[in-house]
Amino acid sequence: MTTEQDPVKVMKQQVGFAAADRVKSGMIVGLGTGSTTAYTIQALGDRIKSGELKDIKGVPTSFQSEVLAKQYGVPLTTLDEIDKIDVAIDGADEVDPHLNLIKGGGAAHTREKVVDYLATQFIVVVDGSKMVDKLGSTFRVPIEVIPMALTPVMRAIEKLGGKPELRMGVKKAGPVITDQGNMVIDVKFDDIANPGEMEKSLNNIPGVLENGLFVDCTDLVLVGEIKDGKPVVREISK
Ligand SMILES: O=C(CO)[C@H](O)[C@H](O)COP(=O)(O)O
Repeated sequence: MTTEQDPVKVMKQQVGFAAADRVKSGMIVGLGTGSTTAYTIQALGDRIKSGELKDIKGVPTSFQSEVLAKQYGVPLTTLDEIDKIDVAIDGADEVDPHLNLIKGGGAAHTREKVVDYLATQFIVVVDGSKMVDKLGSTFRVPIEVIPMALTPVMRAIEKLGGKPELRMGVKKAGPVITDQGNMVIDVKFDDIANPGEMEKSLNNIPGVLENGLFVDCTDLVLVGEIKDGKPVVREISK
């Protein structure tokens, strides 16, 4: 690693590429969303172009991953055309010691959950900063909400002890709109004592489409770290 390189970018690239190496010819692959899995999609395209990887098909988890797959030449399929996903590779915003996750920093957690939960093997790729002792310590829980239900959903979340905030666009006036045409509320909880229970309670609120707590679904986490100035990949499995 040279001194000019951004260490977080280097770690993301390292794990993104390492995950792509685990894909074998003939596999159906869930293509995650975000800056880390962008490297995975790029590497899959490179392996296809070199002839090393044959007959793979990707299932995108967002408009972003679909565009990247097309750009890098990764053939795509849909859930209507397949009956299994061999491996899904996706990023995360937080990973706890039980390999439970918070996802949805890119507002794609609904489609990500559909694809990642269907996969025979779910691999998570993160840089070291995403590892936490407890979910919710650095990142809020994203919740996709049908627009007409925004106010009652926010009130119901407050009753569960959360502090909800509507996610606003950065380079867009107004709220972030998901690939499904919905809005996202980011919720700060002081203590997520039981992520599994919280995941269910949030999804029980009428108007909530999906929340970003991913519980008991991860098979393997690849963590990018810098050791003695060099990028390394640490593997954590259940
Ligand atoms: O959940 C996600 C998108 O909804 C991303 O996977 C998560 O935000 C991590 O992104 P990045 O790899 O850019 O850090």
